[in-house]
Amino acid sequence: MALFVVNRYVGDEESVSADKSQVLLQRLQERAKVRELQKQRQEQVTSVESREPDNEIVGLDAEEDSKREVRKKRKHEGSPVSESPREKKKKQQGGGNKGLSAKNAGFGLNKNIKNGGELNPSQERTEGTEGSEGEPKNHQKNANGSATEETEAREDEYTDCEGEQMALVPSAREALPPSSMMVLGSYSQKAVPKAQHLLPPWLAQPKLVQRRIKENLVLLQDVPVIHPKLVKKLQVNRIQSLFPVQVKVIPAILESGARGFLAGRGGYQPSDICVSAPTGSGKTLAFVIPVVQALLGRVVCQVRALVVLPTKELAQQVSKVFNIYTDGTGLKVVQITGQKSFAREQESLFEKSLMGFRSLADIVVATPGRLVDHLQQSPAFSLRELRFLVIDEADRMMDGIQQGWLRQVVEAVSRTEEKGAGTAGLFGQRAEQMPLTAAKADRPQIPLQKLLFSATLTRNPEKLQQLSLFRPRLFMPVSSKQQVAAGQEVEKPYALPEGLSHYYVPCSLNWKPLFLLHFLQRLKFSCVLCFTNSRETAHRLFLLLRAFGGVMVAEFSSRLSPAQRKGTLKEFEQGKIQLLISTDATARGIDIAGVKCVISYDAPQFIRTYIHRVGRTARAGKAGLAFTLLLKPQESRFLKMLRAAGLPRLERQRVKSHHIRPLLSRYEEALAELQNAVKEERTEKRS
Ligand SMILES: Nc1ncnc2c1ncn2[C@@H]1O[C@H](COP(=O)(O)OP(=O)(O)OP(=O)(O)O)[C@@H](O)[C@H]1O
Repeated sequence: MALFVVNRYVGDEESVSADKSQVLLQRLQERAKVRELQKQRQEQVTSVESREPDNEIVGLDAEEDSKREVRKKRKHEGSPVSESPREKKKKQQGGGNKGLSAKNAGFGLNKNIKNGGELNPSQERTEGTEGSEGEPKNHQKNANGSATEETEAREDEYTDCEGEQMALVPSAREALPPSSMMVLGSYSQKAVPKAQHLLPPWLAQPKLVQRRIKENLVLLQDVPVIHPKLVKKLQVNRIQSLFPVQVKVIPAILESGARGFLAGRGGYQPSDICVSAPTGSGKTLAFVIPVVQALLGRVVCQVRALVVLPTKELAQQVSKVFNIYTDGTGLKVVQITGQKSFAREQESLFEKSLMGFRSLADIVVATPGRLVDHLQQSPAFSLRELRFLVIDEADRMMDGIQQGWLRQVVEAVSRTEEKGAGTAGLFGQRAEQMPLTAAKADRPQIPLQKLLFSATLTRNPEKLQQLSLFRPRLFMPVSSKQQVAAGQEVEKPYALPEGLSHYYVPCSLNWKPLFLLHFLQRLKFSCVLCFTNSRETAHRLFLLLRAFGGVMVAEFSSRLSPAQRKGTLKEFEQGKIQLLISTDATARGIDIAGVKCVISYDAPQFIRTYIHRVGRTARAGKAGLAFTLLLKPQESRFLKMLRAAGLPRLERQRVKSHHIRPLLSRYEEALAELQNAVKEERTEKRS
């Protein structure tokens, strides 16, 4: 009889039961694994079958498409946290998308090989095992190592959407097998709603203007607000109907001056007006017509309208339009841009009379620098009666506001006494702009109205605040009536002209001039405007193409004197120059009817630059072409920039090497000539 527990026996029994339970646990685990694998395989098959037709890079495409779909759905639903039931289920299972996507990629790869993709084993291994982040680059290259168009395009899309993918693909932590341990201090994985911009109502709910010109023309006789004299002038200039922006903006400006130019509607201070409309949509006439009409009835010549533009060339262009519509009305337009000497500009602005100084200008068109010079050094130059301040290319002009031209204008407008000027105004000193009150009614003051125009007008309230706008009204472009109703396009900050077809051209540095020649020769353009990022590049390219011969080429940059630049633009307009190589000096506002194609030889750095460059063609509802030469490292950033601006995706245009080969021998000769020309220039400079 055993009085004590025999340890050996107990131990045996325990180990037997432990063994049994271990075996049982193992079996259960194996069964669970098998079940899990079956489920995953089933899911793979159904997802591939349902999403992918016979495609070459199935795995990647399927995954990309599904992500795009999810993204689209989310955007559509406007909910950053919405998930498909399958995604939810997968998350609950703890497997996460990461594992699945890796398998999908492997699947796609196998099929790719089956379809003839000659990938080497090391590639296969990498692609089969790497997670989704590494995949696209491995999938980019075909057997020759060159990226196909489709996959390259996808690469851009992929890399550009990295931020978005982060939100869609679970993080590494999420993809780990489920743990029974609770992680203290961890955060629940809730998507954070995107911060919404809070815009003031006038910016958030602008007046909408149709972007499409041709479909929305309005006959002149259907816009009764325009003075018959001006209607006649428009008709003489072969304008029978108005463009959408003119239909909306002309009445809006005229309405604010309906009681004569001395007071706004109902005697109130008129609202300032901001207009954002695509390049070539007719913004110039949208301010020229109402300003001229408002001043038609003036008795005394005073500066009542001041138009400020960033460059001399633009100022010349706008004065030309003002001259056409003021011709025969008695209104005088004066340009102050530094084109003439300071003294001659003063002579055209005012003259001395018995009563003091007398203004000779009703409308002044100026560049900011020269304007400030006159405000500081021409005491008889008075803005006390100013009624309209037009800021064309307003976003560009705002860049320069820090330089103080606007402050100086505002000071001049509310100046009490003109030093030496004998033009004592009828009205008192201007007070700060605010609604009319009974207390102020006995002392009327000329309302100053600001009119802002640009194809790329900012909606940044902070920037606009610099202009001290008074109860402003904003006009923005939209594409269709449905979008107007849905208020969709208002979110898009920029719009391109309807007739523009634009492409990007992948290119290497050495081939750029040849590509340019190719476009000129093959497409037979008679009027091509080519942009470079610096005047040095413009000059060298000009020398090279001149040496190449066969092309009527000229350059346009600050290397030339104002007179030379004026002459060059004239010759280009007359068709005497086939290719104009220019810096961004001609990117804004310049209106040359015959420009059929714009080539960005150097990629533009900013979206606004791109919009203005390509906007030199496809004007007034016509068709136009634009090509942007891009080096490989520039592609992704450039396409991302366009997408961020809400512009449609650019198509790629390839230039085949057999198109270039015939140009090569002559090109090499031209390069040698360029070297000599550059040397000669250097020695000339030194001597
Ligand atoms: N109603 C119209 N009918 C026919 N042509 C017009 C009309 N309005 C303007 N145009 C022409 O359209 C062209 C483009 O106009 P404008 O230069 O005013 O465009 P814009 O909007 O100021 O462009 P950008 O933003 O590039 O300065 C000009 O040649 C102009 O003469």
